[in-house]
Amino acid sequence: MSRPDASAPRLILASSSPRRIELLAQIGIAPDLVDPADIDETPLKAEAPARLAQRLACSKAAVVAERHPDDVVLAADTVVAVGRRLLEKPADEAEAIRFLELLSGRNHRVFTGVAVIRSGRVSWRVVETRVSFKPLSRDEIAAYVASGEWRGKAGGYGIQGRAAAFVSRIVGSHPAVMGLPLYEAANLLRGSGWRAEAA
Ligand SMILES: Cc1cn([C@H]2C[C@H](O)[C@@H](COP(=O)(O)OP(=O)(O)OP(=O)(O)O)O2)c(=O)[nH]c1=O
Repeated sequence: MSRPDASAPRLILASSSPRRIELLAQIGIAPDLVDPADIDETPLKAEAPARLAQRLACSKAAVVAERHPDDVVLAADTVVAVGRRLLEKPADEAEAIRFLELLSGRNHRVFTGVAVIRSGRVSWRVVETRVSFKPLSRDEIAAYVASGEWRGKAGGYGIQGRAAAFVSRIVGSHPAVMGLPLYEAANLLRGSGWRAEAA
């Protein structure tokens, strides 16, 4: 796509998540470049989930901003918490089953951090969403895990797919659960001075 103002900063999406590209497209934003950050996502000892989502979103943005100092960098991180437990991306089917058993019939929280860096200035938000799952039978869990939709997703499910049928209630931001709070991302980009028209 040609850019009307070649001097305008480019938008770099610091993410390997296909969902984040789709979500940005939903609000008419196409990053000029996708350059994922490869950082250690291990939580610190006793780190609160909101703080973890913020720290990782800011770290991803910072790592990529070093490579693109003249551009605007957007990054995000999604963390799923059940009680005091953090559910990362399941390593295998057995772990995906364990996660779904934990989520079954109860509420959990999804925290998504989003960070924007422009000219060394970082701005960020963390959005908390409460999600309620209906009780899941063994068969439902087995069928879901067989679908493979759990792969690469925090908590082992994707609200945008078949798992939508498990969600009895959500309070917060649906796109944030999918990986990017669009309202907040748009505001941060606007606040940084980046304009979609320049893309
Ligand atoms: C809970 C949930 C998570 N997810 C996904 C969004 C994220 O891609 C992923 C959480 O992992 P993240 O570490 O936030 O992101 P990522 O590793 O996929 O990409 P990157 O670090 O390069 O930005 O889980 C869904 O797609 N749907 C859901 O309902």
